[in-house]
Amino acid sequence: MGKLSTAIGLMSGTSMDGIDVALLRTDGESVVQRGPSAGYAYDARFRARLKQGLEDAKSIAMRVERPGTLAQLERDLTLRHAEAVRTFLHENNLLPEDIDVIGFHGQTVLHRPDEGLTVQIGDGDLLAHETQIDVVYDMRANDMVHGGQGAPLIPAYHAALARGLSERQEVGAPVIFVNIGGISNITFIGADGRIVAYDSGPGNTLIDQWVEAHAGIPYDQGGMIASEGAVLVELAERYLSHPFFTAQKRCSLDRNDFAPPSSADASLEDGARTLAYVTAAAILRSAAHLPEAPATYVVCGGGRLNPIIMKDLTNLAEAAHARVLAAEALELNGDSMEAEAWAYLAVRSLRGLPLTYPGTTGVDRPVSGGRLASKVIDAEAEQG
Ligand SMILES: Nc1ncnc2c1ncn2[C@@H]1O[C@H](COP(=O)(O)OP(=O)(O)OP(=O)(O)O)[C@@H](O)[C@H]1O
Ligand SMILES: CC(=O)N[C@H]1[C@@H]2OC[C@@H](O2)[C@@H](O)[C@@H]1O[C@H](C)C(=O)O
Repeated sequence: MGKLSTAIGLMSGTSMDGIDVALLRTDGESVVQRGPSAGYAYDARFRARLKQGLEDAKSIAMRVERPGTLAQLERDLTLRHAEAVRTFLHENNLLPEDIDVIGFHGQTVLHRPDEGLTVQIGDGDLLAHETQIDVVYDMRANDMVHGGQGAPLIPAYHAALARGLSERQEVGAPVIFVNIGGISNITFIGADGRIVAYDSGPGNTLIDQWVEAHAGIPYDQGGMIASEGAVLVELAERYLSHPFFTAQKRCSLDRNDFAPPSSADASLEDGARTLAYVTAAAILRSAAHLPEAPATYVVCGGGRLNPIIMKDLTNLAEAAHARVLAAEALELNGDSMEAEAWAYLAVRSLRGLPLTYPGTTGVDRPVSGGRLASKVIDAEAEQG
């Protein structure tokens, strides 16, 4: 085993619900220790600013551009991450010098893989300065430079976790990790360790947008609204017949690639129920492109907390002779897994190890990535 690092991962995902923070001890290969972790929710006003940021980002042609509100938003987002780190350290009796590196995802405001354009706002230098911890950030860009989709990046971490599950009887091979966030993505780990991964469709984002527009709430907690509704088959098929599911090439998704239904399409309840079904069925449709049918689905991300999605996914997977397990059934943490992944990837970045592979993003060869913002250089610059 190589030298162990203690890393903090920070994730602000496509759901834009808050900042997930996780601590990880790793040598960039094995995961030696996971946790603690925490989530710090955004208030409604900041969520609204992030949504405006997505609108402003639509005019970006070069990834360094920050039109409209984006420059100020980037600064405020970074300061919120710094505050999250300080709170996390305090809550866990840790000091900045206990942490070797932070892996900082930032917020994706635009993702157009066909144009080789992906933009995550988040100022690594400012975060390093504020926290006095080295920061690795902007981890998607180098993948795109080398022909990759720039996403998903979590598969390298899923593969590391899967190595620790191989002894467990309930985990039949091949296994896939399913991350149901705003968008869903899947990682297949073959019996020989082969990794195949890609975005699998809309996750919670359609449900979130639907209930926000029609009930004024950010998400359908516990699937309560969906549980009162019925699946509208025609509406579901409209989503599931999208060319994304049948295309030759697997593509990564932007949050806006799928739009919520219009109010004429469904009642609040039927809309929520139908979109929950679409979330589950999209995973199965995309899984049909895997090299082998999975035997075990390990589910992480906020969507696993919606019992309607989980019931539909379980029914569909069982019909394909597979088993669905929430991450917690395997003593994993389905809420902090992405933040853990960003900690893991930061350590890999520092060691020059690949973050992505031809099988995960379509990149032309395994490549590393990320930019390092050093607290030391920052402090020296201040003195000078
Ligand atoms: N108790 C719950 N009941 C139902 N849905 C929930 C619950 N908790 C979270 N969710 C859903 O999960 C979403 C957040 O999931 P998660 O944090 O995994 O997304 P993300 O990391 O922002 O997205 P991505 O993985 O696409 O970047 C919420 O927006 C909500 O839709
Ligand atoms: C461009 C971007 O931010 N994509 C996210 C998004 O959210 C889920 C899915 O789409 C995945 O591709 C990715 O995040 C995960 C954490 C990843 O890169 O692995």
